[in-house]
Amino acid sequence: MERMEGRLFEVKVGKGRAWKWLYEGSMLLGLLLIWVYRASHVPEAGEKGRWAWTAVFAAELWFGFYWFLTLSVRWNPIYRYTYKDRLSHSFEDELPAIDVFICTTDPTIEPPIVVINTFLSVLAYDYPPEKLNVYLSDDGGSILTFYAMIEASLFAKSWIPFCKKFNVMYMAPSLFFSKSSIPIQEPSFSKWAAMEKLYEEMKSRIEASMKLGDISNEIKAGHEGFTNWSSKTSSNDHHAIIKILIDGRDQNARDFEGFAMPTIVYMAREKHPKYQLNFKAGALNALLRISEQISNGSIILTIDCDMCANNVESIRDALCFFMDEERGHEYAFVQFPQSFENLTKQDLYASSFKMIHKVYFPGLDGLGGPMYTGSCCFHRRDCLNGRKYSELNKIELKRENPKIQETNMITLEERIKNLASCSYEENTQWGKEMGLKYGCPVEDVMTGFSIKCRGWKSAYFSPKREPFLGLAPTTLSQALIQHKRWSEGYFQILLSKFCPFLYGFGKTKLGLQVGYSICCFWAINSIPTLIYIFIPSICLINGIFLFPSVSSLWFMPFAFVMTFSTVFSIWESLLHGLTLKCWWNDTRMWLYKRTTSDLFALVDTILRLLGIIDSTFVITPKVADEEASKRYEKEIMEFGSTSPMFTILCTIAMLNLLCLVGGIIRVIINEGVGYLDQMFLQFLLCGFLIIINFPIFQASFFRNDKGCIPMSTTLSSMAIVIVAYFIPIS
Ligand SMILES: O=c1ccn([C@@H]2O[C@H](COP(=O)(O)OP(=O)(O)O[C@H]3O[C@H](CO)[C@@H](O)[C@H](O)[C@H]3O)[C@@H](O)[C@H]2O)c(=O)[nH]1
Ligand SMILES: [Mn+2]
Repeated sequence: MERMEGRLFEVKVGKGRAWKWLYEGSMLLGLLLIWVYRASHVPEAGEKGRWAWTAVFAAELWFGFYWFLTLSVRWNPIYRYTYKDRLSHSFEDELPAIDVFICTTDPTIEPPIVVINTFLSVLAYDYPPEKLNVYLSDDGGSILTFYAMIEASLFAKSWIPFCKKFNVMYMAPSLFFSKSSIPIQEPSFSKWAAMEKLYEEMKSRIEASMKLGDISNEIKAGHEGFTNWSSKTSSNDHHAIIKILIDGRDQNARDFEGFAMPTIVYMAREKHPKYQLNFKAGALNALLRISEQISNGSIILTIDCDMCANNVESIRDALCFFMDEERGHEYAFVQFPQSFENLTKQDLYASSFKMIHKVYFPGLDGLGGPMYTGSCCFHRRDCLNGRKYSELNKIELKRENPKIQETNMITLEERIKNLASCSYEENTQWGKEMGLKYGCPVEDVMTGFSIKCRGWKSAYFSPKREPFLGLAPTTLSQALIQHKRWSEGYFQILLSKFCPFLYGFGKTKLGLQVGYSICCFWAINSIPTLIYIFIPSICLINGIFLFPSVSSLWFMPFAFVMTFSTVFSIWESLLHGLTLKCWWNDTRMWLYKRTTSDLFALVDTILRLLGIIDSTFVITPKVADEEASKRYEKEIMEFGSTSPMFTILCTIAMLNLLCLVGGIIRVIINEGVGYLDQMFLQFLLCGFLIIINFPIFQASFFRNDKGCIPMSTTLSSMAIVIVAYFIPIS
């Protein structure tokens, strides 16, 4: 076919840069003035408040430094556009095979019905089925998940042609039936209704098996794959299970309209209590090996089990980068944004990550490429396998040679089982030079960065229609624990040989190193933030002034920085389609994450380095109990259990309340209005911390549902506050 002139993608530079730099420049000036004020007004030795002054100064120095790091991603945001028509025109016959990797771990917190919705969604991509291969890694080794996959593979035979026929946009059946309205006219009406019935029936069979906790003998007799499970099989002790549920090359594997089917593979790698199997990174590496033997797709899409594909064009979008004749050979991966279907209107737990998608990623892309964030990312197989970039070595995507030798699937399954065994990776480069890197809770980011250090580029592509829809945490503790895992992972990267500045030195641009390092400092941010939250308030009741009085000229830089940074962040949120309330919730979560997740990440990382604790991967649950879900929908913050994180949050709220009341009493009884003038900023800070913590007061004193703050947490934080109050402060 004749090739059309022109590139397959285009890059545009963000607008309005001059204004932004004017703003950032004036912030710098403000910050410098604040530092000058601090340095020139340090209380003399022996004077009241010297220690507090020093601590606050240190915090402000840190904030300035951190703000400076964040400038890197504001430098040059870029936005990408693809030309899929050109791709089809020039390359339709040469499209490469795609292997999709889905990971799941535990059927109770990642219900099989969620997993198969993700699975079914990727089958509905607008892509030749014979070139599409879908692999599920089940780290739970669960017969229930396996059964659901069998059901879903059968259902797919109706679902795929249905999607094509009706141009279905919501590719996951659960989303499709909940979000689209059924056509009123025949014959579409009955076809939809029949499809919905088929889905509901499958769902209830899967849910019945979940309730039972097992599969009936009758069903077991229907598929030989079930013989892999016995009464002794448990999630952390079983042999490797590989089942090719549908072999796409088999002429008899057809959907109900007679079209070819994608290849579908189930894998549960071997588990043994003696082996530490490196969580998701280990699962992906096993998939890399076995898929190479089955379909050997040259492009790999990795997604989590709750991340449904939601845009039929995503594969083609990604290929526009990989197959571009001029630049395509430079790209190792294309990261798409991860959006969520279960967010509340005002995004109570700030899970939309909108600002990260709209600001941080385009910024990183402008610096040389975004990070790989584990899900929703297309990779070149070679790059994941450890290949170095070389200008001379243009990789031909179209040439792929599946390593299949057997025609009998059962012999093939048996032959490749050892690739998914516990001991296979011993004394190999897997997890080091090959595949996803081991030893870090954000294996994805570390792997992505090392790919970049091997000379590759990456792209961030955010199309109009959300490309993926996942499930965000629905309780406060889930959100905080998830953030803690990330914060811990990033901090670990900073302290490891993969530290962006060390590992990237000489291999990537400084701007990109700085851009990547922003998250690596999250854990450290907790300390200055806690200083700023506790010290000014404690000083307020103890009569120690930490800020200039309103009547002083030095007040100006503080007022300027506080006002303008707030106005700017509100403006930016509104610009990207968030509401004012979303911004407020976002600010609260920012505060909560910094004071709990980031702090715990810091402490745990240090303990791990000292060998006191082991690595873990706390999985984010994809289900919540019914009452908690109702509260989530009503945007009522969920506490419900005792946790050291909640104690910290509660203590912050109570302490600030006490300090504000104490401060006001001082104004009224002892000091008069002059105190207000001198303490204005401390009053302001304290007041802000009380208002933003409103949900905590409500959950401690005015709620009695199951999601409120347990009495013991309220009492213990009050006790801490009272002790703090009586500590003599000078
Ligand atoms: O031993 C494990 C642990 C986890 N997983 C899978 O990893 C995925 C991510 O786990 P989840 O608990 O959902 O974590 P999230 O915080 O939502 O995941 C984000 O952060 C992770 C890194 O911390 C990345 O790997 C993910 O892609 C990214 O979406 C899920 O599909 C799990 O089934 C495994 O396969 N094996
Ligand atoms: Mn997840």
